[in-house]
Amino acid sequence: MEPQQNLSHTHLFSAQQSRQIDRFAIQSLNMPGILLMKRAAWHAFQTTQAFYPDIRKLDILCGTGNNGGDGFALAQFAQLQGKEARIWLLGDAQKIQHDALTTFKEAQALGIPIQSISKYPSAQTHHEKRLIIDALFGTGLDRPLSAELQTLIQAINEKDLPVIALDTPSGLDSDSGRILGAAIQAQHTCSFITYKIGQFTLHGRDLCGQIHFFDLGLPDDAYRQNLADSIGMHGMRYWRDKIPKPDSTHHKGRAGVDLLIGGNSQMEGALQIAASGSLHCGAGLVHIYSPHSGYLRDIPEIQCHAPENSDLKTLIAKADAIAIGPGLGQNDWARQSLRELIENAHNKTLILDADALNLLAQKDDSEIAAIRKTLQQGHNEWILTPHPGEAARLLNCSVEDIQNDRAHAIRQLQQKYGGIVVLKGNGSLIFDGKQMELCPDGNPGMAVGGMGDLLSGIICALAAQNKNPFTAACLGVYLHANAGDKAAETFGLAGVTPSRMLDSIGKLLE
Ligand SMILES: NC(=O)C1=CN([C@@H]2O[C@H](COP(=O)(O)OP(=O)(O)OC[C@H]3O[C@@H](n4cnc5c(N)ncnc54)[C@H](O)[C@@H]3O)[C@@H](O)[C@H]2O)[C@@H](O)CC1
Ligand SMILES: Nc1ncnc2c1ncn2[C@@H]1O[C@H](COP(=O)(O)OP(=O)(O)O)[C@@H](O)[C@H]1O
Ligand SMILES: [K+]
Repeated sequence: MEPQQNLSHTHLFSAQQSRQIDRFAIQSLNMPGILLMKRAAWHAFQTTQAFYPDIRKLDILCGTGNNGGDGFALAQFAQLQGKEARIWLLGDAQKIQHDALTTFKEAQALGIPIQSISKYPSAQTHHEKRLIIDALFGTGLDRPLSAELQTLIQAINEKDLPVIALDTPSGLDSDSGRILGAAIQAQHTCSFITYKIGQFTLHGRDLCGQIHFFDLGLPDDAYRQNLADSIGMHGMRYWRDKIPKPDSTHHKGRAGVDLLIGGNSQMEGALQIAASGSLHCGAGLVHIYSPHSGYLRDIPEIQCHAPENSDLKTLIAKADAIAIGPGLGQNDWARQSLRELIENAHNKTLILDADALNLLAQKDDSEIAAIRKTLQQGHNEWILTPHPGEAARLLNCSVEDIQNDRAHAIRQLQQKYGGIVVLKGNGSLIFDGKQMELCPDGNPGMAVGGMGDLLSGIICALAAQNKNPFTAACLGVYLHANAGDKAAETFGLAGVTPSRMLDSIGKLLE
């Protein structure tokens, strides 16, 4: 996706930040809360009309908070446009307050039927064409759902009717993408004021369906104060525009020299994929250092070096960026190569992936501190690219701990290891200690061996060509994900392979 470049469209916010932005708009920018609620409801109603114009009957499931308030307001727009709207209320009407109470009373005054949601699962026949509006919980969801509520949500999902969720599907943790017991499965989600982090990570993308964003007319000023801890989602074009285009005087000496280290016994393919990734990203020269480098002769553009007749130090000195890990293994040669790289790199960007990360995970805190110091003294930067399994090893925790709060996990990784961290997986994150970016692109077809090796090669080539390693990491992640999406369009999810992604990378870079 290519979001527009104003702050609300290019950043993700937590539930708490969303509330602060909302409050700032109401209190400091004098935008009445009721106006925002009505705008939210109007946009959501327009969405029902854009996607389900023929459905006349709307079941609007409302909680007693402001998310429910959006639902009560939507019910009015629907009724006034000749639809049959019914409100199903979760909780005690006495608890409804402020703006939500206003829209509740207005809905009552219009004669819209309001019933308790406890009657909903058995309420109507399965044959009726109806649209469900989920206005149970939004950003106010702050604890797991009770067993009773979980049963209710399961019963709603089992109805198999189309659902439009307001702000976020109820039951989805809008900070982490976790399911808090059970969650509404929506076809569309109308996200108001902010894109939420949880909509783009873990279960978020599947539960939200298509996301439609409405800033409700808030200006950039409302977002600026909360930018410090927000997560960027700038889109591929933004990062691509940061790198200079090659002019007519371009030559291979200026296109970056890459060195890729790995390809140990039975894992030669991993290094081959990484090297192909570098080549297709415009690398000037690609060197590989591998104990089994002979197999790469069928890629004539690559210069192959074997330990018995090449000096790693000399190769390191020639390279602009060095990736270590694809097919590296963990034998003595692998350990020795990683050590030599750390000790001999000067002014380089190093990319550590796969077994290089697993070797790093075996170090204790004082060894890690010593490695970081050596790298710093040599003016190097490193980019670590763990998948959740490698991240768990690096932090000595479970994969579940990583996935349950990926933004927190990447902060911990960066704090422990420094440099730039790329936490791969659905909604890959990139963090350098200051800026965090999330790439919403990519697809489950990319869960296939070799995909991470391709990413290492791509980032290595971009880091060799560009001075800014954070830009290289972000652009690399976006290019990789978009090449994956292109392959999925052409070959289907099951047909996505790293080799099939190579041909689209060059075009995506333009
Ligand atoms: N001006 C505003 O404040 C605006 C608010 N908006 C809407 O307001 C929503 C946020 O409203 P609220 O802060 O009232 O929060 P919600 O409406 O999401 O829910 C709050 C209520 O749910 C309860 N709750 C939380 N977790 C629960 C659980 N597991 N089981 C049972 N009850 C639980 C809370 O105690 C609270 O009473 C947004 O998501 C958005 O839809 C929009 O209308 C835009 C404008
Ligand atoms: N479900 C998914 N959605 C989006 N991207 C994915 C998904 N599964 C895998 N990927 C991407 O594919 C790559 C897989 O990397 P990795 O697990 O290291 O693969 P390997 O070790 O086999 O090379 C990562 O960049 C990851 O973000
Ligand atoms: K909702």
